[in-house]
Amino acid sequence: MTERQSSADRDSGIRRGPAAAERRGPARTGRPSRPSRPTVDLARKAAYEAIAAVHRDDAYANLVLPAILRDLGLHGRDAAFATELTYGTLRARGTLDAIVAAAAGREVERIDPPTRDALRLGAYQLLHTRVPAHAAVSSTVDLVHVVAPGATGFTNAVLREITTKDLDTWVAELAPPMETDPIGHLALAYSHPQWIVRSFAEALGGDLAETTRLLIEDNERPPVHLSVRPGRADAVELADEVGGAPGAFSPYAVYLSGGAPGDLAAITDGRAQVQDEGSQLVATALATAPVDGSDTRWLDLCAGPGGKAGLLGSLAAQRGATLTAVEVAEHRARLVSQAVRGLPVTVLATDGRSVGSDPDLPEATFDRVLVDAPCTGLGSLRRRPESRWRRQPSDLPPLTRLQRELLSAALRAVRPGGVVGYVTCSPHTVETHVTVTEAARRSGVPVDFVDARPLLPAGMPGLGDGPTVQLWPHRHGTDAMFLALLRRG
Ligand SMILES: C[S@@+](CC[C@H](N)C(=O)[O-])C[C@H]1O[C@@H](n2cnc3c(N)ncnc32)[C@H](O)[C@@H]1O
Repeated sequence: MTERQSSADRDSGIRRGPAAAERRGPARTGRPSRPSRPTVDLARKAAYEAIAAVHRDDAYANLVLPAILRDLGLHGRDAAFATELTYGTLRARGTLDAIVAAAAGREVERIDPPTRDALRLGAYQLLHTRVPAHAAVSSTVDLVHVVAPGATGFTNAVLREITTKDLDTWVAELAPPMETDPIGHLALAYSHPQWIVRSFAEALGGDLAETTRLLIEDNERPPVHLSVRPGRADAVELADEVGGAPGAFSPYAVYLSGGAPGDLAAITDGRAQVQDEGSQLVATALATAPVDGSDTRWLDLCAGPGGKAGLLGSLAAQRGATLTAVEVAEHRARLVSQAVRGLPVTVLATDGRSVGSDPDLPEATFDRVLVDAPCTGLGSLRRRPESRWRRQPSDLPPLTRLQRELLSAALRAVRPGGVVGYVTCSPHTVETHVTVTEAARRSGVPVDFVDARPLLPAGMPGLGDGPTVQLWPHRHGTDAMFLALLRRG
């Protein structure tokens, strides 16, 4: 593949990265360029490669894209453009596929994968960006010339058909009517699978206007949230240091406006970590819930990679408590060990369900227990652009079984008068209310719900009727974390 500054780059104001300039051999040597040879600009090449890797290799965009950008020497505005194209195309895939299928006159499954991904990328530029139509079409045809040489005519025809209508017109034409099929309509219009839209609507009490606001928020790129380590840094000072803003709710939160958080001194020297504000709030609520009697032995039963263990460990250090952090996956247990270095935390690479049989996890012992359960992650779709298309309803039964078993283990581990926090990064009611009710009913341990709302910052809106709390991206700017607090009688 050769690279040049495409007309799309000029039209969209994207400048060449230095690596691209270096590769422009013919111009530097004065040799005539070969106009017939297909050329692909680097930002689109990066986006295409990332999208193809996600679909072909089950790669994660947030892991694969930085490596591709590095390989291609892209940074600054080029890297930002490539990132927008990659994340945007992956998020919008549902809507784009419906439009591509209509324009092509065939299901997208019947288009070969390289052409299909290139068409998605081209359609995204046409319908969701200000890249001029001629530039979006010509750059995509150039790309297809390289990745699927026989399909340039087809690509040109499909994209030209797409240019005949704007996004709203396509959606009005292709989505089922809101009046008769609201879930189908919202799914197509806002690019989510129907089963996920249905689960959001149910968790929001059937309020379709609010469901729509949530879907819109899921399609935005969220700011990076940092959490300062209590005792090691202060959120207002860190916000100053990194050019961010203190969080709206968590006393430990800092919102970053851009940049790579991994490069920040505060992260590398252990004063702060990347952590959604919702995670900070639920961990802090567990740490501040009233318990009767002693308060020195804390347990995190699903700790990897160590975000909440890092925050809880810092709070435990300030309060003379210790934390046992359990993680079944060895490599994730190692990440926990790194995250809690210097804190009064013991990491156990074992199954959290072994409470009672593992001598390090005795029954009726711990004052505070966190179950941050493995879940579908439907509450953080905005942070993982491809995950909405990967998750399936069939993921739910094995996950909810595991959630119930882990929560039962937590209820065995907590001592009478102590408190268990059950947390998911999913608002799906089967993973939240159903799991909690079922586990509490079957555990054989007497438990009462603790109202979680007063344990969140005063004045926080939209916390519902209690006793559990469901946070929302569109209400709170956090991931959709769920928290139930249970006190053992
Ligand atoms: C939602 S993540 C926890 C996130 C973590 N608390 C944090 O804040 O960084 C759930 C974790 O539970 C782990 N897990 C799954 N099954 C487990 C089990 N039976 N016992 C212990 N950990 C388990 C998964 O490997 C995963 O790391």
